[in-house]
Amino acid sequence: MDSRARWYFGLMSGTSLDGIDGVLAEFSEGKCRVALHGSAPLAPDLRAELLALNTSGNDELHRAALAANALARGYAGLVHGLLAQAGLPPEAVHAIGAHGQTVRHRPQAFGGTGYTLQLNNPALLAECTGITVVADFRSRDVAAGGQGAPLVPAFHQGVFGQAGRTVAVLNLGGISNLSILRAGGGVLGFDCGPANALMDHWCERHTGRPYDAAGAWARSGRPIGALLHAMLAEPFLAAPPPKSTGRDLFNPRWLARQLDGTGSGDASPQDVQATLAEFTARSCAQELRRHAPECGLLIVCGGGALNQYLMERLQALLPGVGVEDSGCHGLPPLQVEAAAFAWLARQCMAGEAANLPSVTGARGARILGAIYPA
Ligand SMILES: Nc1ncnc2c1ncn2[C@@H]1O[C@H](COP(=O)(O)OP(=O)(O)OP(=O)(O)O)[C@@H](O)[C@H]1O
Ligand SMILES: CC(=O)N[C@H]1[C@@H]2OC[C@@H](O2)[C@@H](O)[C@@H]1O[C@H](C)C(=O)O
Repeated sequence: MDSRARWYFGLMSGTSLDGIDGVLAEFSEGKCRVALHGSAPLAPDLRAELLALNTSGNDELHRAALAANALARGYAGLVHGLLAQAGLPPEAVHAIGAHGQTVRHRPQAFGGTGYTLQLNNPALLAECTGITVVADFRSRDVAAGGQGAPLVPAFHQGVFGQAGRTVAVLNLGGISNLSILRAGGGVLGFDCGPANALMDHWCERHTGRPYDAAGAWARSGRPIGALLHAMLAEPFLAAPPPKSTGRDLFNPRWLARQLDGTGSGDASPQDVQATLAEFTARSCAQELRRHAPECGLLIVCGGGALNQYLMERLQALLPGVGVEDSGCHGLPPLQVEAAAFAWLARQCMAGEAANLPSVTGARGARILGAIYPA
C-alpha cells in the first residue's frame, strides 16, 4: 500500500455495542476510498461494563475512566492489526478518528446546554499507536446549541448524494438515523428511534444469541397490534427535527413499560421480537414519507442492513422506493460509520467544519474534534 498517500483511520464503536469497526481510508477529489476494513469484538466484561455505564451506578467516574482505557487499548489493537495487514508504518497515517463509546447523550439537558459523553482515552490511543488521534467530535456542536448528532449526514452527502435526485440514507445501528439528501443540495438528518438496540437486548435475553441473524427469529413471530401501537405513540417519533436519541431513552426499562402498559408481558418472545422489528421499520418509513415523499431511493447501511427481514419490511412499507444496501453504492454497510469518522478526522486536521447546522440545529458550522498529536 502506498505509504505516501494520506491515510486516515476511522474507528467506530456504536450504540449497538457489538464491537469496534475500523477502516483505513484515503480521500481525494472529494471521494472516499476504503482500502481496508476490520472489526474487533469487545471483551464480554468490557461490554457489560459499558452497558452498565449507560445507567447510573456506584463509583461511576473511576469505572468509566478504566473502561475508557480498555476501549482505547481495543482501538489500538485494531489499528495495529490493520497496519500490519496493509504493510504500512504508523507514520503513513495522518490521523485516527476515534468515536469513543457513547454512554450518555443529553444534548439539551434541562432545556439549556447539555452534554454528550463518549468514553475514550485519545491520549492513550496516541501513545499506543504513535498516530495523531482526533476525538470528542460531538461536544462542540452541542456547545453551539446543536444535538451533536447525527454527524454522518455530511459524509453521506459526499458519498451517496446524487445531482438532481433526492436520495435518503438510513443507518440501522443500535439507533436508526436518516439523512435526506435533497435534489437541490439541502440536507436534513435526524435520529428516527431504536434500530437494533432493543431487538438485540430481547434476542439475547430469550435466545442467548447477541442478535437475530437475518431477522429469522422476528420473521417467525407476529407483531402484536396493541404493543406496536403503544410503541409508535412514543413522543420522540412525532417530534420535529433536529432530534437525536440513544439508550438514555430506548433501553430495557422503556421496553418493559411498553410491555406492562399493554398487558403484553406474557406474549410469546418471538411475537415481541416481530413487534420490535416492525416498530423499527415503521418508525423509519414514516419519517421518510413525512420529510421526503418525493424520494425514490433509500440506501441502507449499518448492521441492520444485514437483517433481511427488516429490509423486506422496509421495502413493503415503502412501495415505489428502491430500498438498497449501501454496498450497491460503493460502501458496504459495516464500513460506512467508521469511514465517516475517518472523514471527520480529516476535516478536523484540515481545519474544516464538519457539522451541518441544518441537521444538528447548531448556531453555525463548527470544526469538530480535539486533536491529540502523535
Ligand atoms: N447478519 C445480521 N443479521 C441481523 N442483524 C445483524 C447482522 N449483523 C449485524 N446485525 C445487527 O447490526 C448491529 C450492529 O450494527 P452497527 O455496527 O451498524 O451498529 P453501531 O455502529 O454499533 O450502532 P450506531 O450506528 O447506533 O452507533 C448488531 O448489533 C446486530 O443487531
Ligand atoms: C450520541 C450518539 O452516539 N449518537 C449516535 C447513535 O448511533 C446512531 C445515531 O445514534 C446517531 O445519531 C449517532 O451516530 C452516528 C455515527 C452519527 O453521529 O451520525
